[in-house]
Amino acid sequence: MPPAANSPVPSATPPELIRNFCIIAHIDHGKSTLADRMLQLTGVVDGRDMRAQYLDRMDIERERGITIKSQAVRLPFTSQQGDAAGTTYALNLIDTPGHVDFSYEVSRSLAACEGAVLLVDAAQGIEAQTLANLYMALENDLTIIPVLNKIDLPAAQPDKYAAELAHLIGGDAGDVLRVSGKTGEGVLELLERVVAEVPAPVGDPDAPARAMIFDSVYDSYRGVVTYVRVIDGKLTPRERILMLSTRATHELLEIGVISPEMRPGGGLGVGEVGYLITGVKDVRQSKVGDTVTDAAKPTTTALSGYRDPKPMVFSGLYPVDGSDYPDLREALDKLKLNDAALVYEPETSVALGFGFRCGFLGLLHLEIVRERLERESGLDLISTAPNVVYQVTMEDGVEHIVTNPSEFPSGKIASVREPVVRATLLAPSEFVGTIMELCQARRGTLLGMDYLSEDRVELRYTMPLAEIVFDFFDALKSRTRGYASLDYEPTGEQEADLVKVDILLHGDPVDAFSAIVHKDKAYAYGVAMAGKLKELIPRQQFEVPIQAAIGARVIARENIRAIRKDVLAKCYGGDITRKRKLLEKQKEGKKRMKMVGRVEVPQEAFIAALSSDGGGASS
Ligand SMILES: Nc1nc2c(ncn2[C@@H]2O[C@H](COP(=O)(O)OP(=O)(O)OP(=O)(O)O)[C@@H](O)[C@H]2O)c(=O)[nH]1
Repeated sequence: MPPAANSPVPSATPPELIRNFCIIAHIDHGKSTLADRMLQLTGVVDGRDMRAQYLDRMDIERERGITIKSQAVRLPFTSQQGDAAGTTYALNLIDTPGHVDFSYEVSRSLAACEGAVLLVDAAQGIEAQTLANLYMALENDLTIIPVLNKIDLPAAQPDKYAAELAHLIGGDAGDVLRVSGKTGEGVLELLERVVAEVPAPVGDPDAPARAMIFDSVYDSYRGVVTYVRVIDGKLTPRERILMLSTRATHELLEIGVISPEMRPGGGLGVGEVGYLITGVKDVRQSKVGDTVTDAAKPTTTALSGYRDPKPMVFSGLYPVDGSDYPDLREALDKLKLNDAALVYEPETSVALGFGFRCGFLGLLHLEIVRERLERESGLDLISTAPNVVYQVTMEDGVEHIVTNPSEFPSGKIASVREPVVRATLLAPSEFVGTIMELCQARRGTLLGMDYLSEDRVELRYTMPLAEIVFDFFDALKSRTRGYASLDYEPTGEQEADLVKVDILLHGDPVDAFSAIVHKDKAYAYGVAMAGKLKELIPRQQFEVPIQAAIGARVIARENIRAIRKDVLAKCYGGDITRKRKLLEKQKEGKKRMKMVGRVEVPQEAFIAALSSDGGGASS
């Protein structure tokens, strides 16, 4: 992103002329399209420059149609209505990521706003993320403007869903605005509603400066670009700022607003939203949720809600070709600059060689990281089945935090705790039975059930995160023909009857296949894994038992029968060069073999076994 040479914006817009708002929606309900239309209608981007989804900067975002990083853009808007007619407002549209993995980022973006446009697809109705986002917006005391989108679609049922929305948030169905992000219909009216209904920000202009970081993005030209919302006081260029969580100070090299590119200015005052640049090179030095203040006259009270990102899901990432390991390390180091939530450390695996144990916010985060590593560095990667974090307490009181099943302690265990989530599922009422069955099979406990309208039901469950990580979303979608939607948030931990199942090849454990599973599911896992490896591992010159075991107790067993592979048998006669060639060829084939004890296994067999059940579910 090159620095924009546009004219500087006037320093500090008075708070009464500012409106800070966001659009919250279920995935694919048209948030980005609507935001694009707003950019265009306020003249921030002209029609010619408009490319689809202007706010989604990363290629992957654009291709996958999802928003990963929130951005903030200032829209100048001159009202034509009532008392406000002729007044120009600064509308700050703060884009929020839509997916559950990034819910902490969503919560910080919401905290930077006073109002939210609750956008619902007029052909789909309310979905699980509509609810999750709405609850979060209400927790932040935001003014909600209910809007139905895509009214141009022939399948739209605006009357039905306006009633559903009104029922959900209270109020009258007639107040639900109807727009089309695609045609632009109703969008100017929506901006008028934002001016009229979203409260202007309030803050103390004379207090020590306090600004909240709601996003930070690494830019290869500029270093880290930090997005802030000023609460009190003012931040000005060239002053020294202090980050309260780390106590680090930096010089404020540049501060300004985005409209639609960076426009440096004379500072940001109460209620304003914009960016700042300090020259730091790593997003960890500019953390989402942190409070920025004036180092010379610092505030003593941090803004509430700061939290370090906490990885919830772990997986091993390995290069398919072992010699790519240094490249993988380099690619991870680079990615880390832009992803404060990514953690990793080197690990080695008998089956897969050298790699990294990585921690992610959730499955989608895992997939995005893996895809970016493969795409941006041209690496071929394999990931082990994702697992959650377990707290193991031994009988002697020693505690272990287990992020890798192969490190699950042996010995006398007093208890194992696993993370649980509160899941919200929405579906047409005909699927209630199917969903209940699925959730029960995944150790879910029903918390409650509500009819949003006569044919739409909301079900609330608590469920172990481990069960969701393991292909729950795919199972849900296939059993409800894609009609159910799911959202979940972590709610703590619970004790559970969990055991580690090891897979042994000729008596030696194969680390990449160890799994922590509920006692009732251990047998099924063991049988499935042993069966799968039997198919994939070639016969050896001796019989190889494949066993699944809990500690010393074997719960499943398969055998790979012995063969005597004599490559020379094919050469009748004494052609020595031919014999040599065959022996060479055999040696070549052995290069990609891994030794597990005495057993030779082609790496491809491990990779195939891991790929075919790699949890991989996301919305
Ligand atoms: N017919 C019609 N299609 C729309 C409208 N708005 C969006 N779409 C389409 O709906 C799909 C999803 O739109 P997006 O704007 O990407 O949705 P989003 O909510 O931003 O999606 P995420 O960023 O993934 O959460 C795209 O194929 C759009 O072209 C509309 O008003 N009418």
